[in-house]
Amino acid sequence: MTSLRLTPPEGPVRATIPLASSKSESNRALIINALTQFKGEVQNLATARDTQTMIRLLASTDEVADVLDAGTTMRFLTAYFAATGQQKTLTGTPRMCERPIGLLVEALRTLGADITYLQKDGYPPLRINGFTPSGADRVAIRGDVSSQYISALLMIAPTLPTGLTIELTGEVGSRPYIEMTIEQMRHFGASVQTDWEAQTLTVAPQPYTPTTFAVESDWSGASYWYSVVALAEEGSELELLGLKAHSLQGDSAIQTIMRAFGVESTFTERGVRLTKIPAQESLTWDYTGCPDLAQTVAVCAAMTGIPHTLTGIESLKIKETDRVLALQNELQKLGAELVEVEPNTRYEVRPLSAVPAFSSAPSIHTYDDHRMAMAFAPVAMRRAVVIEEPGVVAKSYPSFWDDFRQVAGVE
Ligand SMILES: O=C(O)C1=C[C@@H](OP(=O)(O)O)[C@@H](O)[C@H](O)C1
Ligand SMILES: C=C(OP(=O)(O)O)C(=O)O
Repeated sequence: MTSLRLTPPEGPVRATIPLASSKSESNRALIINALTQFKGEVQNLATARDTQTMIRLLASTDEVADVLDAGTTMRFLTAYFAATGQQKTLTGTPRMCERPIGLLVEALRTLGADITYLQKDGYPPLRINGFTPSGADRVAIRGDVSSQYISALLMIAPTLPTGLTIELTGEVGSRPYIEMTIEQMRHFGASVQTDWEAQTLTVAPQPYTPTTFAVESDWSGASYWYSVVALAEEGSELELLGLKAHSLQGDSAIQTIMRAFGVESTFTERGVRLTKIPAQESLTWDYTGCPDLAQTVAVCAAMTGIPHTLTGIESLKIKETDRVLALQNELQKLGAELVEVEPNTRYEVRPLSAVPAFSSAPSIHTYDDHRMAMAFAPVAMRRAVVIEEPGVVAKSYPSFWDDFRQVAGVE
């Protein structure tokens, strides 16, 4: 499947979308459950490739663990294999080997892990050669590169002889993901104290208690359906299954963001119903806590013409691709641009002053990034669009195109 042509529906859309389970919650639950010697149970695990890879690697006795392009799998397993004293080589796709891991490795070394780099300092592939507790009960780590390092350290902390205090330095990005980790740890009986003002997290040395954890549907995946409703005709309505009003996922912020684009959320017994309401005139949003929503909303802003200012998107440059650059390239095909109005801090989605002649259906390059494919799919509510390499969605939402067939033509 090298590309898919998506075509607009005739009239309003009405559908029930099963959604995918959260890979973030799944991958945390799997690591924590592994630290109970697999005595608990994780229900509703994600079908996401990132989660299936985690399941496979946790069960494997091979020395080489290939995480493919899964960031959480790489970061969480590095800490898990180190803390459980395993001899492993961790590697991934060429892009994974460009995504930094040095801050996590440094912290793990402070705690007693023997880890060496096999190619470039600070980046996968890595060799983990075991763990001799150093006696350190405190580490300091920058909070502004990836929260996944902090989640990885937190999850192994209850198994350390002295527990662990983590001091976060500088700005803290993706904080809701750290809070998700802490909530899931507490669910499995861990004692975690947070002082967000002092940016200090303290975990007691206390084994996890095996229990059952049920994974919620994925709010990041839900965001594409919000964009579908924002761009669909009056009278359109979708029900998204398996979402909860009290979510552990920071990407549930999409409910607030999308009110600006004319989408109302109402919780039902089985999820959330999306209906259309009048849109607002503009939106400024700080994505520091929900970086995975930025692409969805940038495309929606480009298509609705609602002026949108984005801040807090620096971390997008070190994800599956440089997402800022990818958006800048591809939004142009929709007659819009993503302008850096203040270096590295503030961006605006604006209509292009000179709109190029459109092809009948712009062809969107997806850069090995599932979120590029899914963020641009809702364009099909308004005009035909081609999505290149649509199989990329498998990373987080393998059934995305099956669900999308309910709202648009998919060929
Ligand atoms: O912990 C997690 O599950 C994630 C944290 C975020 O990454 P960063 O902490 O690197 O921003 C997010 O972008 C990623 O999709 C999933
Ligand atoms: C950034 C993402 O994932 P990861 O960092 O886990 O590869 C994502 O799913 O958008």
